[in-house]
Amino acid sequence: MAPATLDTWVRKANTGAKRKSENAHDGPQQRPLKRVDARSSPEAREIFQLETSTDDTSQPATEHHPEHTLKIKEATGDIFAAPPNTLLIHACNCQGSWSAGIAQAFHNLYPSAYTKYAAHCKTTKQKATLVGTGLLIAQPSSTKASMTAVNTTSKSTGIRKPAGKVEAKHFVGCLFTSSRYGRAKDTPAQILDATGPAMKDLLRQVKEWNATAGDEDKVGEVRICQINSGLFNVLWAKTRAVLETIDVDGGDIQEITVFVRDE
Ligand SMILES: Nc1ncnc2c1ncn2[C@@H]1O[C@H](COP(=O)(O)OP(=O)(O)OC[C@H]2O[C@H](OP(=O)(O)O)[C@H](O)[C@@H]2O)[C@@H](O)[C@H]1O
Repeated sequence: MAPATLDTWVRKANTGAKRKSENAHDGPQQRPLKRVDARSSPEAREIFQLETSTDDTSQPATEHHPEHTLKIKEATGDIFAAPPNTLLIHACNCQGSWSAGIAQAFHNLYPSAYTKYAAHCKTTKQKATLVGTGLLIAQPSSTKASMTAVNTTSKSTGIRKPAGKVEAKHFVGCLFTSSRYGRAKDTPAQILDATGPAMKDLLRQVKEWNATAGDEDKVGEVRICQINSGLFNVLWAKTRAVLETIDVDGGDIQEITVFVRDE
């Protein structure tokens, strides 16, 4: 029998995965089987090493191994009870809708940010081109009052409202991880594929913003909810794994904090 090569091994594995996925009567919530990566198992890795090994040790490595990847800390509590200049990140659809889940809370607390997000979606004719991008929204320039404004939750309705008409001086970060929402949302695999590029794009915008902003207007701490894990129906552990591979070498933001609600 001819020895297995990496190519034949991967082809066989992927054909099997495709067949399995075609036969399965996947419900709408089931994730499509992931295609096999050339180095995803000990067997494939061994073949890969054999095929790529060379006597010429002077060859430079072609893969980029970032020295620093994004760190994720965890906290429990209210993501919105944040100091001024905090960047609050959530996942968005590309249709201009913040009408459910944490997006609705963003809508209530930061109506001017919602207007900018909706305008951004509206002016982009091909909504799908937004997938995998980010949008940094800076709150209107602060006054002393808005710097100290604390957002409150109504005891009777549970709906969060900004203190008075003043929006807290927070940045809002949108990650466009799915083109649509509801039943038409993208698959978990597509959402995960879009998450890394969207976060990178947002971090690039933060760097650009900070380069010209005065000290009192720079992005401070960065908070994120367990994006994609609610209405978008993707396991948080998978999203987290994607975020943790992001290269932050040379970036302004090295770490973010994921906030989980205190039930
Ligand atoms: N008030 C609140 N305070 C604190 N944490 C809250 C919260 N409400 C929910 N969470 C948590 O926040 C995480 C993300 O859960 P979400 O379901 O929100 O978002 P997602 O990222 O899966 O999906 C995005 C789509 O949801 C929206 O809906 P619409 O399109 O408007 O219909 C968007 O616009 C997108 O399209 C989960 O850990 C929830 O426990």
